[in-house]
Amino acid sequence: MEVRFQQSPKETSQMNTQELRENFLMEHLMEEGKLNLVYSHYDRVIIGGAKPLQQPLKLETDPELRADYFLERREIGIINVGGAGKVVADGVTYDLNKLDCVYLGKGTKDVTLASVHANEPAVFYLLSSPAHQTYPNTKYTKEQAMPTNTGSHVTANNRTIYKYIHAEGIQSAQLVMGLTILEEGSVWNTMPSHTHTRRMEAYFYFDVKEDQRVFHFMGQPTETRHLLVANHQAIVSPPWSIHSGCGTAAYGFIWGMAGENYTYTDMDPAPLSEMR
Ligand SMILES: O=C[C@H](O)[C@@H](O)CC(=O)C(=O)O
Ligand SMILES: [Zn+2]
Repeated sequence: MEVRFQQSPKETSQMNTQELRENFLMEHLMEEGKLNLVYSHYDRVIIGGAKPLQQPLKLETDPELRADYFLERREIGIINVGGAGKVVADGVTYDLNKLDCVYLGKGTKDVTLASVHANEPAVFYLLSSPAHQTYPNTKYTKEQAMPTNTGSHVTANNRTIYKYIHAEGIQSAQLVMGLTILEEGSVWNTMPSHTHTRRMEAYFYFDVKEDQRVFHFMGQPTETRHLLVANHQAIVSPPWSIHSGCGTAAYGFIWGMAGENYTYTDMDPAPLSEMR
């Protein structure tokens, strides 16, 4: 498991492109037949990717956690953005088709992830945060995730937001998770931008076509930087940073947060007129 510490706004403002990418971008989260984890010290979230082929992949504990099993003191959300998949948690099987989500609470001992067809593998994105209370293991389809249309074609940000794990959806100790799908011809996400110093955020871009990219914007609202992001790459967004992207074509992304609260609407707007 890779461990990443925090960066201050000041040191971030002095980074070059390569340094920004090493600290904030996860380029190789998804590898065939592997389960990869990155431990971020922003709210101690663990960001993961799993692409099982013939063999199921087990969510193992890591020496860094000093825990007998991965979810001993944690909770996790898992969303599939690939072919049909299965998550087995303590003997219970959750069938996860594309854009289905399963939440597993603290105390779940045995977790395996599998693809139904190795030639059309599941692509599981994982986000885990510390938990001090157990909430029930729960699956949601995207239809259960309160699909809400927002934005407009005029501003090229017409998109549908699906909320799975949050105060009014699947209950959790602190994890918040959902995803956003852009309409054909719309390219901007989370514009106008915002920050929420109560929570960190992680983004995972998917359905970005091979020859397309997303320009992801980060930094304090008055000190913005960008990262070039390809399909199945993830971004960690510090609590003080905006997180907003513009694609060269439509795409989708999973967002997730952890921290002080789990109120989805708690955002501090960063008006365009004040951004630099
Ligand atoms: O705090 C909330 C997150 O930044 C995302 O939910 C925003 C988003 O998906 C969007 O506007 O497209
Ligand atoms: Zn946000």
